[in-house]
Amino acid sequence: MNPFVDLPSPLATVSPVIVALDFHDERSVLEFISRLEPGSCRLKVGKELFTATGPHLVQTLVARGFEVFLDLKFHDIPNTVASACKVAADLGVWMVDVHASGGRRMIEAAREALDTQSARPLLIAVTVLTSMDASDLAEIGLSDPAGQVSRLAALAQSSGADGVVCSAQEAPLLRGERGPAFKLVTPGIRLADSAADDQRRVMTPSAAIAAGSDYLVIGRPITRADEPFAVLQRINAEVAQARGAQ
Ligand SMILES: O=c1ccn([C@@H]2O[C@H](COP(=O)(O)O)[C@@H](O)[C@H]2O)c(=O)[nH]1
Repeated sequence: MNPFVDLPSPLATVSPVIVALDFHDERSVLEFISRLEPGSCRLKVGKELFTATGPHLVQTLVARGFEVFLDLKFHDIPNTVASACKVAADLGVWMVDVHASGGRRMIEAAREALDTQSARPLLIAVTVLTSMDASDLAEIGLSDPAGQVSRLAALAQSSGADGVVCSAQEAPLLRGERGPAFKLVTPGIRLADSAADDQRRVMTPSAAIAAGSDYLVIGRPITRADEPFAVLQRINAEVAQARGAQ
């Protein structure tokens, strides 16, 4: 049972869950998605899968009806990032991302390049990786995660980004500061009984929805589970209930 099918609005039929396809071969991905329907989740292609399989698989996922987040976290000089975003948009993806710390001119160049596309993907800027905590930030000369996330999100919004990647722990702060339309994409989602792995700023799916996340990026708790589709179903039910309670 998928709680996100048979809802009145076409947009409401898609779960806020984005499954991180952190696999290293095409066969595993095709096998995995053969058991999914596009209404039950979106898909994320990151560095591991893209490096292993390239743009062709991204196009296959798009052709099968999935909304795809191409998570390559571009971070380079403005011209290079703008060109990369344009090529990514040509693949038909729904969302692309850049590092907010690449600065205003880089983000603006990415947005300008995407604005030339007929179907523009959402442009999202990564603030502070969810694997980092205050001690990691201290080692690179920065202070508390929330302050840094807040500064980078302000920069991202005023430079033309549609939203940011942050931890759900920062969602209430950013929702207040950046308004209701700014997209909050939150990895570091863990079920109450799952291991945090290398993630540091974590939250459960229902708490993340209650905190104001728009999209929950979830990898290992689903893809490495003994019953991945049962876990996805459980998460979808949990977030549908959390949304209903809002
Ligand atoms: O701050 C960030 C930005 C991106 N990610 C990506 O999300 C998934 C999370 O996977 P899990 O297995 O659920 O930890 C992964 O692809 C990361 O590259 C992130 O975790 N944090």
